[in-house]
Amino acid sequence: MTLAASSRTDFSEITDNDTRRALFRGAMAKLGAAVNIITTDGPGGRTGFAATAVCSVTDDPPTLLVCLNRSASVYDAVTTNKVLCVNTLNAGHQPLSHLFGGKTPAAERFATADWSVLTTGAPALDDALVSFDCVIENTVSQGTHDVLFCRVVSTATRTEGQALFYFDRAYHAVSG
Ligand SMILES: NC(=O)C1=CN([C@@H]2O[C@H](COP(=O)(O)OP(=O)(O)OC[C@H]3O[C@@H](n4cnc5c(N)ncnc54)[C@H](O)[C@@H]3O)[C@@H](O)[C@H]2O)C=CC1
Ligand SMILES: Cc1cc2nc3c(=O)[nH]c(=O)nc-3n(C[C@H](O)[C@H](O)[C@H](O)COP(=O)(O)O)c2cc1C
Repeated sequence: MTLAASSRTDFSEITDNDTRRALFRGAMAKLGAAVNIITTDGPGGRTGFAATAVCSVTDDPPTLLVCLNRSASVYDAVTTNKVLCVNTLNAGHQPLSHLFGGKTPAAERFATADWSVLTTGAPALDDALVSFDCVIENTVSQGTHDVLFCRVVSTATRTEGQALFYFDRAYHAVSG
């Protein structure tokens, strides 16, 4: 079987950082992912950000990882609070993703939705498909990002419905 038109890139031949980053991002745009709002609260304050770089690590102990850019405005709050809640968005949440993914002040990000608290105090989005309330147990720095290993201390599965998927630099609704 032959694949449709494709292009190959050998990263070892690319010496310019900006070019390499752009090529990597172009490739990553083909790796679709669920969209999540990651929230935190505590001594570092309440805030949150949109994230696709989230995945399951192990079920014993229940652990997921979140990749957080160290230059993000939320970085100090997340690392000070050491807790976060991963709220997986439904298809109607695209405006919320835009709010949490942009330059909007933290207080305004929370204004248009309803939030509860599960165990850690991090805000759980009331109509998320699922919320994972977590304690950050380990952190590994790689390049511009911190990989946060998060132990899940409670979950809330609230609704059925379509997922919000990010693929090819655009949002898509995905049915179960
Ligand atoms: N992992 C991350 O930090 C991500 C950050 N973003 C942010 O949202 C903005 C809009 O994203 P797109 O419209 O998809 O355009 P884009 O062309 O900047 O990104 C394409 C894809 O590359 C990956 N990516 C983007 N920035 C990255 C980063 N700094 N580190 C690792 N992977 C990254 C993501 O998979 C993204 O979907 C980006 O400029 C970026 O700042 C978006 C997705 C993931
Ligand atoms: C669809 C989408 C996915 C994103 N995924 C991530 C991610 O996984 N990790 C990350 O650090 N930033 C991610 N971002 C960017 C953050 O949401 C953004 O940098 C964050 O809101 C901080 O912005 P600020 O510095 O203006 O507060 C994503 C943005 C969008 C729109």
